[in-house]
Amino acid sequence: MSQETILIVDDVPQNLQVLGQVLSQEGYRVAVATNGVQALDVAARVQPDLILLDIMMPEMDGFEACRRFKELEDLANVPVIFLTARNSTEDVVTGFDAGAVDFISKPFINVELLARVKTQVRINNLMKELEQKNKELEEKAIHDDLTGLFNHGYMFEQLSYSQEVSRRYHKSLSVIMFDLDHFKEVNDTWGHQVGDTVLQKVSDIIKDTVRQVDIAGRYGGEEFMIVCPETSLENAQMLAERIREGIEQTDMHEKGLRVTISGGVAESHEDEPVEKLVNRADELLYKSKSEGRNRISH
Ligand SMILES: Nc1nc2c(ncn2[C@@H]2O[C@H](COP(=O)(O)OP(=O)(O)OP(=O)(O)O)[C@@H](O)[C@H]2O)c(=O)[nH]1
Repeated sequence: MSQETILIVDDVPQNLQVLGQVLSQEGYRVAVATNGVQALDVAARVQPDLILLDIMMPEMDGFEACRRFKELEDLANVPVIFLTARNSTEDVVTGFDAGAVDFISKPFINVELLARVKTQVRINNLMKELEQKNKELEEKAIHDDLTGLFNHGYMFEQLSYSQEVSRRYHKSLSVIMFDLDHFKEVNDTWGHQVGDTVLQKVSDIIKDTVRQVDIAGRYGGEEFMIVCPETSLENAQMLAERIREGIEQTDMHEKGLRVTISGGVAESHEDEPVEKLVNRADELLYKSKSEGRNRISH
């Protein structure tokens, strides 16, 4: 049995009753309204999967109600079928122009009405599924599978965008680069899977420490980047230090497996290309490595 909700809009109570019964028997949930204004109100509340709309009604006719549905973000994609005795070519064209997907003439034949309703409900469900899948794909395209952080491509995009914004509004912008210390040894000693767990735990610490406006990503294998909008070099250094300390103090797999990170922090200069900013942060990261690791340079 279907569980979709169908909103029927008609100013004649008897029509609502007959149609409601036909649809209920087929397993649809039914909501009703007796004019266009009420229909907008009920639709906003029940979020129907389909609307069966009469044309001639007091206060607001079906054409106008349909146009209004199409202007509302959460109702624009709900299919509207006109159910009406008015079926001149002019009416049909006006109805399709208003955004309807189909017309059913009154008096209607039950099986035909149900077939048309079922078809539109099925198309609507497929559209919703497609939209959801697209959303998931979009999310997947910008995230790193292992850690859930943003991926390299997205980080570069966001860095360029953040730099443009910071330039336009004369705000500071800082970048932090991190790299795990002696991570090859972790993999060699504990195995690649434990290595993966370490990357996940390090990412969790980063996520828990940054502010909502900061953008944190996995830049490469064991390299991470944080873009910090409206953040001075000193504040970004403090954030990097907090993350470094958090990682240093956390058991990564079982007691005894501790790791450290080295980092570099750079603040964006006017008119500096993003590549150069990243290079500066990277050079500072390697300075930290060469000076003994488990430290942040700026
Ligand atoms: N488990 C796991 N390891 C990875 C992943 N990506 C990169 N690595 C490992 O990270 C290690 C990086 O090694 P190196 O570049 O030699 O650096 P390091 O051992 O961390 O030494 P320093 O950076 O000099 O402190 C390599 O062993 C890679 O295999 C991953 O997704 N999972």
